[in-house]
Amino acid sequence: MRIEETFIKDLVVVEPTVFGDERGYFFESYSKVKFNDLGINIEFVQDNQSFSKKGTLRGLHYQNPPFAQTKLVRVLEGEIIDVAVDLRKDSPTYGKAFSVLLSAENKKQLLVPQGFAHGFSVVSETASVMYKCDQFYNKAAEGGIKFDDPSLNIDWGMNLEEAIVSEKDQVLPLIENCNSLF
Ligand SMILES: Cc1cn([C@H]2C[C@H](O)[C@@H](COP(=O)(O)OP(=O)(O)O[C@H]3O[C@@H](C)C(=O)[C@@H](O)[C@H]3O)O2)c(=O)[nH]c1=O
Repeated sequence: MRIEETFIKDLVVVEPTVFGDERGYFFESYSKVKFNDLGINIEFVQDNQSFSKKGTLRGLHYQNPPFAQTKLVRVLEGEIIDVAVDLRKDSPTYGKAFSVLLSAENKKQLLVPQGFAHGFSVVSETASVMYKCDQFYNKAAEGGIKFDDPSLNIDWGMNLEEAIVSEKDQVLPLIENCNSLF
């Protein structure tokens, strides 16, 4: 298992060690001990899974403190462009977005810390996405940012006019008007 740093502090890509043989492959998608050895000490309490069709865009979402969530995101089937936006007001990369292709094939995981908004677009025919969270879902603490906020300039890898987006996500505010408390 190894960690790839990104240009945003604390936002890392985790690459598991994959053991292949004639049957297929095996890897540890999460190990508390191995994550601890890499300096990541997180108590995950909820696992989520979603399935989406090509062209779906979910996000950008966060939960405000004291219900903020760290998310460890991976793809079980298909390919997504996974995006995290730094919302930490005292961060030198506040308002910057990082994107990475996560797929069932590359088995990469994005560790999205508390203080970030998260979203993804589906670039394969379908995608099953699973993510661990270190805080429970709390509807009242939910916040979001509009995926096409021009100040974020995110390349979602698709024509946004045709994106499949929930009603809730279509009316999210721009980052400058969002209610984030980080
Ligand atoms: C996120 C969540 C939703 N739900 C319910 C609420 C709603 O009825 C239904 C669908 O919720 P949403 O439309 O918010 O699902 P979705 O748009 O997939 O929301 C998710 O998007 C990605 C990008 C994230 O980062 C997640 O944290 C989460 O916000 O599921 C839960 O019961 N528990 C949860 O943890």
